[in-house]
Amino acid sequence: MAVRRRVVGQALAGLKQAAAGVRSSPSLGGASLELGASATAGLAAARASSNQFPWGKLSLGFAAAGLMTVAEPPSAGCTATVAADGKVASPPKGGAAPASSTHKVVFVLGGPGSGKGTQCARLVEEFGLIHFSAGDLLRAHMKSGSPEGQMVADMIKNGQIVPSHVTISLLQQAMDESGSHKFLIDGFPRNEENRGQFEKQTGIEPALVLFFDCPEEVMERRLLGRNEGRTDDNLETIRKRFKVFIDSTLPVLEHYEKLGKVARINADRPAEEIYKEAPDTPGGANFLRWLQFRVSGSTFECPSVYQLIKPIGKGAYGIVCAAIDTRTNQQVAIKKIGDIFSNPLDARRTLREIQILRHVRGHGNVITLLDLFPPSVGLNDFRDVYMVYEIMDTDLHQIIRSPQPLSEEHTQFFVYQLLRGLKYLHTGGVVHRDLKPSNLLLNGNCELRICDFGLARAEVNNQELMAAEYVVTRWYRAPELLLSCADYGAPIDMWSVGCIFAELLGRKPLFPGKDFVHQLNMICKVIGTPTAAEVAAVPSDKARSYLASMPYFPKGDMQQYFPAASPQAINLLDRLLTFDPAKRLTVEQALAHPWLAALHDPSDEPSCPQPFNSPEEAIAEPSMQQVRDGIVREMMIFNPEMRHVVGGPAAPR
Ligand SMILES: Nc1ncnc2c1ncn2[C@@H]1O[C@H](COP(=O)(O)OP(=O)(O)O)[C@@H](O)[C@H]1O
Ligand SMILES: O=c1ccn([C@@H]2O[C@H](COP(=O)(O)OP(=O)(O)O)[C@@H](O)[C@H]2O)c(=O)[nH]1
Repeated sequence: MAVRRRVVGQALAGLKQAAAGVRSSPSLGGASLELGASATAGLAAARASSNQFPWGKLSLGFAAAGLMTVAEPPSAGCTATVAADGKVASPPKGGAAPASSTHKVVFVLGGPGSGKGTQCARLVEEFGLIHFSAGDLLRAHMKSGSPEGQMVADMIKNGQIVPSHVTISLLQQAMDESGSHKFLIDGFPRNEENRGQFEKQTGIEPALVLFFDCPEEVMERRLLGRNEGRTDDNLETIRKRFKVFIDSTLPVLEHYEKLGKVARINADRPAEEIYKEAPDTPGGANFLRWLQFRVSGSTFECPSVYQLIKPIGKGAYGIVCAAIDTRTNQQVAIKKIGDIFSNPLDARRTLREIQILRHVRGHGNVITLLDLFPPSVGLNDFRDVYMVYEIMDTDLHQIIRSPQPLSEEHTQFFVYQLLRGLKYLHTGGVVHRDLKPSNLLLNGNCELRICDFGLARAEVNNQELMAAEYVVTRWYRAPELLLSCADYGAPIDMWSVGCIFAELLGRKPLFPGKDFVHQLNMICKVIGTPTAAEVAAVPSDKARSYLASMPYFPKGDMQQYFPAASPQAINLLDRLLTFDPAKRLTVEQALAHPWLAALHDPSDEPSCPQPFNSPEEAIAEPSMQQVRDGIVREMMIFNPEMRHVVGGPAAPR
């Protein structure tokens, strides 16, 4: 049946001719929505006219995580800068510099024998950086047999510094030929002149200077034991090299220290120990792990395994960027939730979303949370949270609003997938509570994933709190929620499914109420005033008397509202939009409805194996510290090595 569904998905996509030239995004490499040419063109036009998605061919979507788009030209979008002591450089003049176009350089300095080469070899292995040793380039050059090569050989033998233009042109050539943009340059600049010339000639300022600090006698012992046949590893030259280091190289370090760019590492320890420390040095080798960007005027930080592409969404909480996970080459959407502890509700909402997404991870109709991390300040001091999701192309709200014709098959496929995802949630004891078209993300094969679990809950919960916090879109709210009944459970999601289903059929919201009274009136006009028995079952006195005061509406004929829909579709809709939550179809009943027979396959509609529970949600009023600890715990589940990498001993405080 999974195969059958895939075929249906493909057939749906194939129902329309794909829009040539509009289907794929140039920078995201082929992501597209294959609902068809008219959707493509229509969406593009709609967004162009509303000044959204100004980056042209991406107009198909990328409303990741159900968010609004960033109405900002790409030139003001995403500018890569490097993290050095938490400072973010200002964007280069003249517009966007994509992450990959800016060279990032780390200088590695230290006396001869301090272990620069040894540490660089390991950093390169872990981070995939390109390592150049100025000394190695010079030694290769001296073998060229040219007069300049001979001069270099003589100078090295004497421990002298080779003229800047020779070393810099070797470095420049090596960088150009590498095709890379992130370099570790070891043993350079040797003096202030080297430094000034390099910055002038290449326009590159180092992001960071790693300084391996080691006592002279230790370095001397190491060099004498190095045994690599170097002409300068003899006591006489070693002493000269130390002097050159002190006289000429230390001023370079002083310069960079003033700029806050030096990470000083105690190198008089076993190599293994030094290596472990390097990445934890404040503002230090963290550079190797973190990149900072300016996105829409604020800082966006991520581990350097992610290559940012562009901003794709903006919401009340912050920004979403498309990125590539360079470990997998997978495109992802990274959402920054800024300053989450300034508002207790936001903090709880974030924790809840993370916990639920991790609990239901892996179901094909629920968005996958791939990663979770703090900014480079680490687990002890973070205020922002970054969530990495699989990237999707658009959402159902965008599709419904577009002129794309939607057949009953389309609607079936969307409703089926929504129910399939919802079955997993409900069997895991999770009620979404905020289902609406913009929270249903779609990709190019019409695959649907439920997102935005900020209001989702374990079914059994503190009712008062829920009522107080309930701020979701009114239009999809079940009557029992509107009437503040205590019985909030899975049926509220089923009501929302009915509303979404109707919106797919009618291409507009069925119950776009302006306020509570209007909302209830709209509902009753369509489904009829509740019966006396239904009213009697409403626990709240106030709600009962309000219902009793309402004018009487007979039950309308749903078919009238959706003349093109099949009788079976109407039957399912009727049974979802049922006033009494006890009589409303459950998710499993809805999946078994004849209208979905072509797609239904109980053996491929998994139930969640474990009920969801959250330690924080079990507490009526978790403190901010408890919520923070919960988020730290989740971050460490996604990144177990984090306690070593960021923030030092990162056990929850
Ligand atoms: N932390 C360390 N403890 C002991 N020996 C080391 C350490 N780091 C490097 N060495 C050894 O010292 C010598 C010099 O190290 P190297 O990395 O070549 O120094 P540099 O590149 O700074 O001149 C090498 O033989 C290396 O194996
Ligand atoms: O930018 C550089 C780097 C190296 N050297 C020369 O190359 C020698 C060896 O440098 P390397 O970094 O290979 O070894 P270290 O002296 O740090 O052990 C130095 O003494 C200098 O003579 C130089 O002139 N300019």
